[in-house]
Amino acid sequence: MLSLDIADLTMRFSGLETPVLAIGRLHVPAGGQLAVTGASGSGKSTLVNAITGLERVTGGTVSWGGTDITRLPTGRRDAFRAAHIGLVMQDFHLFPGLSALENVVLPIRLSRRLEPAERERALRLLDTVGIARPQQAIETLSRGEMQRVAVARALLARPGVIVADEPTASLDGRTGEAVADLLVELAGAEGATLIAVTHDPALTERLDRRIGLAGGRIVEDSAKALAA
Ligand SMILES: Nc1ncnc2c1ncn2[C@@H]1O[C@H](COP(=O)(O)OP(=O)(O)OP(=O)(O)O)[C@@H](O)[C@H]1O
Repeated sequence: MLSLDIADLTMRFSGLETPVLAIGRLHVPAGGQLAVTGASGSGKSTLVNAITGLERVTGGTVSWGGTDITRLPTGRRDAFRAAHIGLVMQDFHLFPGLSALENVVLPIRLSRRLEPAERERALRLLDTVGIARPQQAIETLSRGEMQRVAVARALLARPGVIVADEPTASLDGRTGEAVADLLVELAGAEGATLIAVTHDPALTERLDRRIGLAGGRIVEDSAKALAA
């Protein structure tokens, strides 16, 4: 598990006068849970890209457990992400031509030999997220099923951090609640820090804290509301 510390983070894109993200300070303790909400265009995905190192920030620092990833060269930033962050992206990033199971184990297989216990855990996770046919070709799964495969993949390597961008968006109410439960329970059991961008009240209410973004800034914070 890793804590997150953001300081003076800005993200600017050329041609735009104001930064699309401007966050002065944000601290999430190791093992903490944070829901990020906000209207379309408020900067949620940009924040995900910044804290996972998928995009280089324009200014400020993003530290995970004391490692400022903004200072790492691209290769080391990618290695840091692979080692510590389980990612559930909005468009899933699954590989056609592979089965559901092969997709879940792919990140490990790209870096080393898969242990039999890891294959077993992958199958268990797929079962838990309700994927009955782990050998099914990924491109034939429904969108909601793909989302659940992406969640299983993010959890497989027991990452210290889970970052999920709308992890229940393609799911109906009941399945969404089941995936929300799974994310929160497994993150809790493994002590992983969980950060989820979500519009889903079922997921938001399961997390410790919620921040709201507007125009790239934090305009609401349940932690401050409680303290006030
Ligand atoms: N590469 C880019 N170049 C220019 N503008 C960008 C770029 N990426 C994002 N933006 C702008 O930054 C703002 C924030 O985008 P972002 O995708 O973070 O919003 P979001 O809150 O995730 O929205 P949604 O809920 O619709 O996914 C938007 O106005 C978007 O147009």
